[in-house]
Amino acid sequence: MKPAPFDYYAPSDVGEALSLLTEHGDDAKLLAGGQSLMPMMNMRLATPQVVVDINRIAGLAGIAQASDGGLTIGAMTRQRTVERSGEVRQRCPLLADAMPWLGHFQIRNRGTIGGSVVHAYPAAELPAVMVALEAELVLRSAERERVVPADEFFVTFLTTATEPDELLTEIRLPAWSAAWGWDIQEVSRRQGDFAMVGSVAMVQVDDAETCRAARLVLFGVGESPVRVASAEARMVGQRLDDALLQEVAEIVTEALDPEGDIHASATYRKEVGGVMARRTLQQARQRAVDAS
Ligand SMILES: Cc1cc2nc3c(=O)[nH]c(=O)nc-3n(C[C@H](O)[C@H](O)[C@H](O)COP(=O)(O)OP(=O)(O)OC[C@H]3O[C@@H](n4cnc5c(N)ncnc54)[C@H](O)[C@@H]3O)c2cc1C
Repeated sequence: MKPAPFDYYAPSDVGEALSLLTEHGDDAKLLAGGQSLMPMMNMRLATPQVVVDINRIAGLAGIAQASDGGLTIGAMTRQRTVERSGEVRQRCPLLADAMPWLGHFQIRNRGTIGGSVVHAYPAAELPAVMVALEAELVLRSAERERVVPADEFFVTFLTTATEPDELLTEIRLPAWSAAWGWDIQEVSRRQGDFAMVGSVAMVQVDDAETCRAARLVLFGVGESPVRVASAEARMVGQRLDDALLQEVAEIVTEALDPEGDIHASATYRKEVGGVMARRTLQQARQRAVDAS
């Protein structure tokens, strides 16, 4: 299919793009990598009257170290650039490990980190990673700039806190502690497909393998990333042995309330969610032990 007719603008600076968003509101859509927007327009699941192409705006892409030791990543940074960045590998290895899971490299060559985050597909990896990292999203409109924590940013299916007149300019990742062990894994039908179920785990342990901090976020099992606070609370202060991780897997299975669809039933997603949580926690524990 072909998209419905639309007006196309290619502003050369952020101010011009924001004026267009202010003028056209809900009728406008920003075009970043186009890897989600264009298929949706072709299928007429999205019918914007105005498309604002932000690819020609300088300054929206780039990866830089922040003054607090964290990372600032421009919204228009291509997914492949993030994947290949030595800075990201060194300062946020979880994000580096997440990138190859996003579709195929052809998609990642065009797709942007900001587009993936704002698109907020429930089975996408980056929203879950942003929640696990406790990232901050910087939104700009013609009137103001605001910073939204990741756990408030992802609202529901394909919906974020981004208003129609706002543009995501950058993502701020807090400084990474070398004490973190981490992992991300998912189950999909074929390599590059969206996840049926996925898990992101981060843990810190002391010398006796007692858990000092834990974060666990599942994706593909709800309308947006699911951080399982009850599982995190069960781990902190306890020795992270296999028996405890099996108990945590059961807590996760119990906590999840996914929908079934043509890819996987709700029961499958609940069961496999627990298994994926356990596997990612085991790998994260190993890395944390190696680091301690
Ligand atoms: C075959 C295929 C397989 C894929 N598999 C995966 C996968 O396994 N995992 C995965 O995570 N993704 C997958 N994707 C999606 C891919 O990662 C997209 O690149 C991503 O979802 C959107 O990024 P984009 O830059 O292409 O955004 P676009 O498609 O251009 O935009 C997506 C949405 O975000 C909005 N938007 C974009 N940038 C901004 C901004 N800076 N500020 C405000 N709003 C903005 C747009 O208006 C639009 O609504 C797949 C895509 C395809 C075609």
